[in-house]
Amino acid sequence: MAEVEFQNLRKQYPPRRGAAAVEVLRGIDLKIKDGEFLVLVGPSGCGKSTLLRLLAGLETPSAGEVLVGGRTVTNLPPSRRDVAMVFQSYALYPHLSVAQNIAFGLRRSGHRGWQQQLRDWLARNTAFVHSPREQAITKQVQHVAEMLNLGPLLDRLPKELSGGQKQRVALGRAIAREPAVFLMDEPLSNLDAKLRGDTRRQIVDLQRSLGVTTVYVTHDQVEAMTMGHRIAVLNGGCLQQLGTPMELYQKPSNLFVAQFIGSPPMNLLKVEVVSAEQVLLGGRRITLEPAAAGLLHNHLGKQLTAGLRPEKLRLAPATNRNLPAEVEQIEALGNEVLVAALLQESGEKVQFRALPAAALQLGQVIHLEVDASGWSLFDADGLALGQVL
Ligand SMILES: Nc1ncnc2c1ncn2[C@@H]1O[C@H](COP(=O)(O)OP(=O)(O)OP(=O)(O)O)[C@@H](O)[C@H]1O
Repeated sequence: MAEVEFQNLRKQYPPRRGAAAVEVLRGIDLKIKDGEFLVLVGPSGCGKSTLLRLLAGLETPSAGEVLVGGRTVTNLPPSRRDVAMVFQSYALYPHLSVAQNIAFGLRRSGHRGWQQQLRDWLARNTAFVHSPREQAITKQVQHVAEMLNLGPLLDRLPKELSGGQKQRVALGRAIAREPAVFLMDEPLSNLDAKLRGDTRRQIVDLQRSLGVTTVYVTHDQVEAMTMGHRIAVLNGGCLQQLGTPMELYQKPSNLFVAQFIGSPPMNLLKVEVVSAEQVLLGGRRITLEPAAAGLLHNHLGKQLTAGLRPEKLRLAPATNRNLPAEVEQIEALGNEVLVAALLQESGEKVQFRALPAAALQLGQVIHLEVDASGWSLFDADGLALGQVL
């Protein structure tokens, strides 16, 4: 187990065919605690995989340092970093059985003299000789197979496995090596929804019980919110925010994070600050909680962007306090419906959840009650003023 640290890490790819050089990572400073499960998220091309590959030793940085367990590994090859990577594509050896795939890293690790290598080869290739090393490997493979329910599949080849089984073998191969750090690059994205959910829970359970520092790249909101102790949000090669899933959900530090975390995303609405307690939203004066006063004070008369999670809006009777809106889209999710509506006053789009029993129709005019607690407020630069508690 180990702490991982990136110090002012930069990665630039050289220019190609007349195009300018691409700076993919622009100075990442990040400390991942020992035993922590860190999820890396961000839009496509923001540099997530590059950061993971720099940690694995598959790329070299243009500047900055990578530390694992307090040791600088920036210039060490992958085999000397004590990390194990699980890829989206599984990357299993097609000609090796499940057991041989799991054992692969164990057999490769360590420096062995020719006599030891000969004993290992004999042990693998004869039914009679079992070196202590080979016995230890067999035991470790069985232990990992038991953990991942792979016992009955140990003799199969990868082509004889389902996607979920292949992914478990890839996980098993990483676990068997008992590395200091697990690196996972979208390991579940080739699985169907049900299997994805099951495997997600299994990875979380394994990580919590093994306590191995894990860096996990994903596009998936549910994985990001449910798997990690903390989430790091990247955009354009820069770290936007690092925090627990709830911190990011409740207190996004800027508009990018506000829109990126949460599904459906946070509603972002223009408001005008009309007093130290009140803002004008969709033509209605809304009194924010007293804690907002300190934040609004410096912005009297100005426009801000208010961030309201979908649960801050709910269907309500037509009164002069509630916001009129026209239903634009309805998505039935079974136990609830996801509704998109346009505020009549400003034309801004909002999303909220309702019960199917509300029987909403497209084009229907509805009224929305706004919960004035727990808003995020962002200035003209898109930075959070602070959370209204
Ligand atoms: N070897 C390379 N040479 C040049 N550019 C590269 C190279 N590898 C990656 N890039 C570029 O670096 C940027 C970041 O790529 P990276 O794979 O890290 O993004 P990502 O956030 O993991 O994206 P995705 O979510 O789509 O996998 C992309 O614009 C990509 O085109």
